[in-house]
Amino acid sequence: MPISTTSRSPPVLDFSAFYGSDAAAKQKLVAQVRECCLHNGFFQITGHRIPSSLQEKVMDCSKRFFDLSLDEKTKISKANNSYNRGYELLHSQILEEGTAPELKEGLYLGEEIPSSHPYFVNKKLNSGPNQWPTGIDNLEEFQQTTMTYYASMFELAKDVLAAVALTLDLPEDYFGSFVDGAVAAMRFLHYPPQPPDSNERLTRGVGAHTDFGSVTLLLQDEVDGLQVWDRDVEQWFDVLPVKGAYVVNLGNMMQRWSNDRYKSNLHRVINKSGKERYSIPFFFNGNPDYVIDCLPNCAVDEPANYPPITVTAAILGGYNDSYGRAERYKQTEAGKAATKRVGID
Ligand SMILES: O=C(O)CCC(=O)C(=O)O
Ligand SMILES: [Fe+2]
Repeated sequence: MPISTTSRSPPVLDFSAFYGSDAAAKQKLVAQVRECCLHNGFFQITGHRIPSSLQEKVMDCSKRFFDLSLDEKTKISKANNSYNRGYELLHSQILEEGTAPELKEGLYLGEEIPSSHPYFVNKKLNSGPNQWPTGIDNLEEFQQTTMTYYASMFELAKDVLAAVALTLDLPEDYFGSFVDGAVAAMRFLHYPPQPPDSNERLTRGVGAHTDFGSVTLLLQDEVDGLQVWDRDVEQWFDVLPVKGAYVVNLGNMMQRWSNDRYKSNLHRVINKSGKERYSIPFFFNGNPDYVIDCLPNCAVDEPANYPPITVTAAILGGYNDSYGRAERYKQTEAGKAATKRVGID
């Protein structure tokens, strides 16, 4: 059954056909993925290979981390290093111009890259050792679960990219040299419920934004809050959590790479549920030195819209914009009042 392009929530696709031996089923899956990439770059997948027991364990790690005292969490502040690992306080980012700093806290994680590794020595994108919360119970289990989950997500992202390659009539391993030596960023995110007196127009868990990388794979808990912008009817639509599924979306790098054929779509989070919300996005950035240049079959009748750019330059451009906005906001009178009212800076 074809997916309706007017469908308002990202369709749930059974990804198991990617791994199966039924060529027709795989072709059908690829066609569905293609349609989503062309429409708004969002879909959800079940039938992947991440065990639900691992998903539950990693969510549990995330909740245990955020339950620590602020003092324990700030010991491993992201400000301790320049490679994006560690704890980020509430109100650190503004992705949407004109809104208040975001109501979320996060733990930024990635592949464990020791200080002897050439990526660390040469200051490659987001590369270095993780910061671990030494005050957490059962630290060894926390580290092991987190890194096992990271490795499994890396494999899943590779498979999703292979499916995307097939949608463009490229070989399944087309993205091989992009994936080799790739860096990815994983975040444990916690969205406290919005305070009842908060200005709903301004308060965001995450403001409207597009992601910067190639693909993002998001695990949500059972609390809703994620919304995707629908250009056709100019409205936000909820992405209601589907147990065990990943929300997949294409980032700006993929839109640029595909010469704007595939879409990197606006999304945001507003946690109006009254409950704590947890999610774990996995951003696949790619090999830092890889050069993003218009994909084959994407500039057939039209010229390429963009010059080539390295993965590093593409990702860093996006970060600088959003953090600069948060700092500038906090210097304004409105910003000072808003951050003081909620009591945390
Ligand atoms: O937490 C979510 O549901 C989405 C988070 C997100 O869009 C992001 O971190 O880029
Ligand atoms: Fe996002």
